[in-house]
Amino acid sequence: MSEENCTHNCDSCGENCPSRGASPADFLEAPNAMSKINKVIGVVSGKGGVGKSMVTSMLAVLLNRRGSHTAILDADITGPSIPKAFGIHQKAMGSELGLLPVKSKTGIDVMSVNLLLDEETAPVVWRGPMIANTVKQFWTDVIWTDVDYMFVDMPPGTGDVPLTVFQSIPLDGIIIVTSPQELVSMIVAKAVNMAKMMNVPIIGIVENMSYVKCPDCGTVIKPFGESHVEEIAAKFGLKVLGKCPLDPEVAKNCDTGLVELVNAQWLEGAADAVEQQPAKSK
Ligand SMILES: Nc1ncnc2c1ncn2[C@@H]1O[C@H](COP(=O)(O)OP(=O)(O)OP(=O)(O)O)[C@@H](O)[C@H]1O
Repeated sequence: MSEENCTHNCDSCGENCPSRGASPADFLEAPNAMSKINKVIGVVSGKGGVGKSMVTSMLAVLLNRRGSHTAILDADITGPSIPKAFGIHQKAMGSELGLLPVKSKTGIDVMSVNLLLDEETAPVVWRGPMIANTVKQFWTDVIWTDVDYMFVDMPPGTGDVPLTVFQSIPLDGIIIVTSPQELVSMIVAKAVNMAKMMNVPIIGIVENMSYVKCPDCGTVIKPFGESHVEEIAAKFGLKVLGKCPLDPEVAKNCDTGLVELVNAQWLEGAADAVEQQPAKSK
């Protein structure tokens, strides 16, 4: 079966292809020989626009503030928002040894397709296998130096590209980002099933855009209604790691390249969980 049509589920497929009998670990790619990466955390969401890139950026920022060297591999090839959030506009440089990530203002290493394109606004109209290969190359060809925590901003959804990313990069754990208006139960179920298939531990769930706090009186408003994230997390035996407010300051800073200025104390619990997550031996 062609890689494009592969469901990655040999139980429901009769094809006798090389994938049969292989375990998820068999597809893992080795990082660049000069890379040194301690822990790799994937940040996933069931659909686009729920704040996956914001959560990815904030976790890298919070752990960087705690003194760790953090990095972001932007695997969201068709919607790369990480360079914009950090205000990075220069291009990535490389040598015959590999490609070098670009450093943010506070020293976070970033690699994204937008750091390679001539024109930041050029759309990436590539087919799935090419997108997945680009992500693989961000792992195999980039020299990631002494990284304590790498965050992978995963492509949204549970389709072929995120699956290939799951298979190629040895993730130590994933964080699922949801928002209250999503069909949370179904989306979380899909992410849980994908993580199980790939043998990747789920660190927990972050709910974004949970509430708005009135800047005058402090009243908490729930624009998307009551959250059900606790019930859903309990159903799947997962932890709720944090609830992020819908905050115009966050939007402004993310959209103007100043994500490193956001306070984000609402994600400190998620940052603790990342620190506590055991690293697989690499
Ligand atoms: N808690 C928040 N408060 C205010 N604005 C937010 C918040 N979270 C995210 N946003 C804004 O919502 C938009 C989408 O967020 P983000 O890019 O992080 O989502 P995403 O899930 O990564 O989307 P995609 O998958 O399409 O890249 C951005 O403009 C971001 O600044």
